Amino acid sequence: MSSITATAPGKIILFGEHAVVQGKTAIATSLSLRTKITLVENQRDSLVLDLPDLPEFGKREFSLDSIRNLPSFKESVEKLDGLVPTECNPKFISELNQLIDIKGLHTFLFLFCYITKCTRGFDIHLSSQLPIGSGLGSSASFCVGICAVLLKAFNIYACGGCGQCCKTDNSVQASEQPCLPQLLLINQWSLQGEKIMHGTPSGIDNAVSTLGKALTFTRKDGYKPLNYIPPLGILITDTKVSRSAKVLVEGVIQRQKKYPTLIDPVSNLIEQISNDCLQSFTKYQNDNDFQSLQETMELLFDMNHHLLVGGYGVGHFAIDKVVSITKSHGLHSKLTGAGGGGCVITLLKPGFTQEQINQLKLDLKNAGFESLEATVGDIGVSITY
Ligand SMILES: Nc1ncnc2c1ncn2[C@@H]1O[C@H](COP(=O)(O)OP(=O)(O)OP(=O)(O)O)[C@@H](O)[C@H]1O
Ligand SMILES: C[C@@](O)(CCO)CC(=O)[O-]
Ligand SMILES: [Mg+2]
Repeated sequence: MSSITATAPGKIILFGEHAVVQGKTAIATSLSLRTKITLVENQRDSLVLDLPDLPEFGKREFSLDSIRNLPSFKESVEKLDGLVPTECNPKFISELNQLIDIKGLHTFLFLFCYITKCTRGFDIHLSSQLPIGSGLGSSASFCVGICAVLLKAFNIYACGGCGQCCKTDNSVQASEQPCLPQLLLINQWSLQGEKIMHGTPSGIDNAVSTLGKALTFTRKDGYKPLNYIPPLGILITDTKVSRSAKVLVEGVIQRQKKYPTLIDPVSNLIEQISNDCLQSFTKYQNDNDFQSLQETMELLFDMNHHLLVGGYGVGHFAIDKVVSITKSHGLHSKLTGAGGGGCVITLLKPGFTQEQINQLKLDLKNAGFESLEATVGDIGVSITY
C-alpha cells in the first residue's frame, strides 16, 4: 500500500459556541488552514506517531503488542464494526492513558484501535497550519483527518466503495472528496474522538471540518449546510493564550446546572442571535444592502461576545485587550470557539483599506498578538492516495 494523505480544515464559529452544547443553534464556517495527516504501512508491527507540532510528544513508536496486551483491549474492540462508530470503553481510555501521558492524545490511540483493531502497523505523520488549542477546531480537524485515513486504509466504506471514494477499474483517479455517506461515517467516528478530547462536544466542530463550507448546527437535528454566506471581511487574531476546550465547556455546563434561571435566558438570546444572523443573510441576498447587513452583524458580534464573557464566563483579559484594540480602530469583535484565550474574530468594515488593516495588525502584534491569514468556506476533508 502506498501512502494515504488526508487534510481537514479548521473552523470559526460565527455565533453560538457553548450555546450549541446547551442545545441551541450555532453557525460555523470552515477555514483555509488545514491539518494534514499521512499514513504509510510499515512491516514492523508497530505504530509510529510523529506529531511535530507537539514537541513534548515528538515522534514515538508503540509496538502493537503493547496496545493489544492492554487488559481491556480484547473486550473493547473484538465485536466492533468499522461501519458503526462506537464510544470508547471508559476502562480502555484509562489504560490508554498509561501509554500516552499527554492529555488528549490517547484519542488518537482510541481511534486507531477501534477503527483498525490494531492489526497492521503504520507510520503516521500529522501536522497542522492551525494554532493548537486556540478555538479554531484543531482537535476536530485532528480527529477528522485520522478517521479519514484509517477508514481508507482498511477499505471501510459506508457506500460500499463507490467510484467517488475509491479507484475502480474504470476510474484512474477517485475524487479527493469522499461521497456523502462516507463523509457522515468519518464525521461520526470523529465525534467519538472529540468526546475524548472535549468531554461533551456538540459535534459542530467535527461536522464543519468533515463537510467544509458553512453550516448551522443543533445537537437535536445535526448539521444543515448553509448555501450562502455574504462576503464579510473577517480578521482572526490569536491571543496565544492556550486553553483546554474541555475545561471551558465543562465550566459552562456546571454554571448552567447551578444557575439555570440565569444561564438559560443567555442561551436563548444567543440562539436568537444565530437566527437573526441567518435572517440578515437572507435579507442581504434579496436587497443587496451591505450597510444594513454590516450594522446588524456588528451588533450581533458585540452581543454574542458579551454574553459569552458576562453570561458564560469564558472570557480572558487577553481577549478583552484584542477587543479593545480593534474597537479603537472602529471595529467589532467576538471570541470564537471555547474562549478562555484562543482566537478572536473581528468584522472588518467595507472600504477599510489595506493600509488600515496593516496598522491594525501592527497594533495587535505590538501587544503580543498574532493575526492569521485565512479565508473561510474551504472544502471539507479530502483524501489523496
Ligand atoms: N497538530 C496537532 N498535533 C498534535 N495534537 C493536536 C494537534 N491539533 C490538535 N491536537 C490536539 O487537540 C488538543 C486541542 O484541542 P482543543 O479542543 O482544546 O482546542 P481547539 O480544537 O484548537 O479549539 P476549539 O475546540 O475551541 O475550537 C491538543 O491539546 C492536542 O491534544
Ligand atoms: C465551545 C464549543 O461550543 C465550540 C468549540 O469550538 C464546544 C462544542 O460545541 O463542542
Ligand atoms: Mg477542539
